[in-house]
Amino acid sequence: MEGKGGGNGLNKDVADVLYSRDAISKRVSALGKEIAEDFKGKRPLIVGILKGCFMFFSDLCKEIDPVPDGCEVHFAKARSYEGNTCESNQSVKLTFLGGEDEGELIRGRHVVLVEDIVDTGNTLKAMLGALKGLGAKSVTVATFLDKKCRRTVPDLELGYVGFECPDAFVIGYGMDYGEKYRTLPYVGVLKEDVYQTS
Ligand SMILES: O=P(O)(O)OC[C@H]1O[C@H](OP(=O)(O)OP(=O)(O)O)[C@H](O)[C@@H]1O
Ligand code: HPA
Ligand SMILES: [Mg+2]
Repeated sequence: MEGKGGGNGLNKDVADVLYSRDAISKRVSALGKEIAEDFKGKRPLIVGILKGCFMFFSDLCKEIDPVPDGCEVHFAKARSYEGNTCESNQSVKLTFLGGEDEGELIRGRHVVLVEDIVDTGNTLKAMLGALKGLGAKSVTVATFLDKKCRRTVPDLELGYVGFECPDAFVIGYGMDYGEKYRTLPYVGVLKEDVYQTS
């Protein structure tokens, strides 16, 4: 049975679907083409912040083709919403993955930093600081969702935004609550009783 989100039925913990599979696909495709055009001839390094970015990152990269051999990709892991929580704990734990020399990899590069959601901005601030410290030539943020109504970090510049997100805890398309719901192919609002009772 096709659910409202275009997946296999609507998850019981989802109050409402914000962005369907189809709407996501169209928007991400447009964003990727925009990035490809803007970075023509520049060989950007695409850096994803795991885990949340994994679906957006993959869909986006397929649309970015500014160089004939495709883009170079890299990943970092950030974690600030640990366990069953809807609140950022502010101290962001950041690790670059892959085992390469990060300075060597990032120094002098145009970086496109890919996030699933910018909420308070704590994660992005930590990541931008790290990339700047490693000598990136430029860092341009591409986020699937911008929950700007919850921002506590001022003056964050977001180069590419999929959708502006309302003030609600959202799940799916990479985003979790207590490690659940990440693989839902749509973005939904989590029912309040799920996080009020856990
Ligand atoms: O703007 P902020 O308030 O910092 O919130 C945004 C960050 O929070 C989530 O990651 P989380 O720390 O939950 O880790 P995850 O990606 O593994 O889910 C999300 O994927 C963003 O990276
Ligand atoms: O609304 C959200 N959903 C999932 N993860 C998040 N991390 C920050 N905000 C959110
Ligand atoms: Mg994340």
